Amino acid sequence: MESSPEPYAQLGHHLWRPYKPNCDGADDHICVAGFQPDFLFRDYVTTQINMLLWISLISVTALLLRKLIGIFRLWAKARLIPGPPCPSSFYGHSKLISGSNLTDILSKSHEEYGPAVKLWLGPTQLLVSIKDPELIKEMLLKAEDRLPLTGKAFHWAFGRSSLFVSSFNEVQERRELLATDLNGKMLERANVFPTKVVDCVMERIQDLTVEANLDCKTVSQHFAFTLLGATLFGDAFLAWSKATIYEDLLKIVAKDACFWASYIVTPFWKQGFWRYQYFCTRLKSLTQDIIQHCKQNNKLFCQMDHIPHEKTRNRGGEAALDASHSSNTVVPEHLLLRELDGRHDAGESCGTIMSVMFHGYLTTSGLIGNIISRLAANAELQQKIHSEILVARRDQQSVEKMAFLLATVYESSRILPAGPLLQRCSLKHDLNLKAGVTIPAGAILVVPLQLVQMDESRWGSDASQFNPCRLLSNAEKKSDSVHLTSFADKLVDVGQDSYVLNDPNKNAAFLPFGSGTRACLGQKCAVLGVAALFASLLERYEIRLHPGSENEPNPMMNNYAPQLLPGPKIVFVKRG
Ligand code: HEM
Repeated sequence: MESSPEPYAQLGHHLWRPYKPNCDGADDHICVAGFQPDFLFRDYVTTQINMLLWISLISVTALLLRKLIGIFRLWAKARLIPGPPCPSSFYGHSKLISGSNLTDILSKSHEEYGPAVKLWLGPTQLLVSIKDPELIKEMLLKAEDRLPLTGKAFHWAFGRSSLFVSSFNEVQERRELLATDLNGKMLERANVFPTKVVDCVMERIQDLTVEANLDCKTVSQHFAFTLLGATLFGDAFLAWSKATIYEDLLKIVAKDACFWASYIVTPFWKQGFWRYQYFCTRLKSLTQDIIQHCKQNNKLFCQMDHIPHEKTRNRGGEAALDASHSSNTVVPEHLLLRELDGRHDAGESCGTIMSVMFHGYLTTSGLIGNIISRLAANAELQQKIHSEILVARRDQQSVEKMAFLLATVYESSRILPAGPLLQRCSLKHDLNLKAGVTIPAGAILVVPLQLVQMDESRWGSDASQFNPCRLLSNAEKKSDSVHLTSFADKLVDVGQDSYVLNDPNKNAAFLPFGSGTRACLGQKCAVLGVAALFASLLERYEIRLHPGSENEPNPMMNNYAPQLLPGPKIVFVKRG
């Protein structure tokens, strides 16, 4: 009787045959050539896939567990920091914050809960605000990284090589290089160029005045842009035909940078984003243009041919400093060319320059705008500074000797900080501060600048008033601070004696330029440059409020985008 075919033969799938270890005869070739290896292979693949699935399951579970432990840790540690109770456990305080001014909320919280307070921005996002100046100094020294959001805004606008990225390790070397530049050649220029800057801007302003009245914001933006450009790029910048387009592009990018950076993933699908990218690309190509322009026009750059490139690249700031001490080597004195020299991708190398232009433009225009409006509203102060300038010119002294003018610059930066908050993130490690406060890893740290810089316990009962005299003391009796009487009295008082400037940086509550590891590198350059600019301007012009503008508010920084709000209308009257 014929034996019935095996089920696998009927199916025609020899792969389904069971393994026969002792098979012989006709079946042999099946065992060896097809059946056994196929089965083994399939079995092997199944086992491998199962293994992979198990591994991924275990990894994902471990990852989730780690996250969960991290969140519990954050909650446990955050419990020790005081703060207002959460209105919602899911949204935390974020809804409350989005509806009103963060500084106001922090002000109330600090009043009630002390110098360090916490706010939950969601179940996993903790914000810690610090108001005590000593704690702030310590925190800003220890926490090195800036918030990723700011870094992202700069990254998307100017590329990877921006100086304002989150990680300190990534920018440490470039910070050192820039510091060498800013304290060397550029500081000299900040003292020398302002007369030309004033001429250049006044010429432009005269054209603009024909069309419209000038507000503080427009004027200060022109001054800041021209001052910064001349300081970074030298004479060539003042004659550069594309400067106006460059300034317009900077304004557009400033307006949109934070908005686009707030997207978690790059918003490729948004038309506006591509327009924004187009402006950033144009800004980059114009930056390359001005660099080329500088190279051709400025003798300064001839020296760069002799730079020991590798040495400079590998050792960064150290090499720059060493070179400056060696008589045989030429100092690589300009950041711009060092940037172009050190990298192969010239487009990317513009990042540092653009980010410095961008940051310097926004911050310096805020400062200049505030000074202009204060001077326009205060004829006595202006007169006092004018007299000081005349004396300094007669005695051939630099702006560093103009105590009254410098006090005005510093006091303006105290009253109107460039932004409402300094921010850091402690990222991977807990931050233990001396006062016994522990800030858990992953928390966002902020310093509410307006609260610290207008704290009456640090600045006196007139802390919210503009009063440059608070930074002056009698030259003979150094300890006798001027800020004991009213501002008008002080001006009369100051007129009779000679006064010196007390370094505001010695007050821990003076933070317009930040502090610690990521402090502003441009402070000295900006303060001296702006002071020199006003010395040239006030020597030749008087600043007045436009009739009818007396009650318009002083310029303010927009809290939602890094921008200055218009401020009062002003006129410049040429001195006889
Ligand atoms: C009135 C003018 C300026 C103000 C008020 C200002 C303010 C600031 C502030 C608040 C910070 C952050 C500090 C911190 O987080 O601790 C900063 C950082 C910085 N500023 Fe300025 N700045 C001004 C002008 C300039 C200029 C003119 C330059 C360069 C030419 C410059 C270069 C920098 C750099 C390189 C950083 C540090 C970036 C980093 O490491 O994250 N600043 N500035």
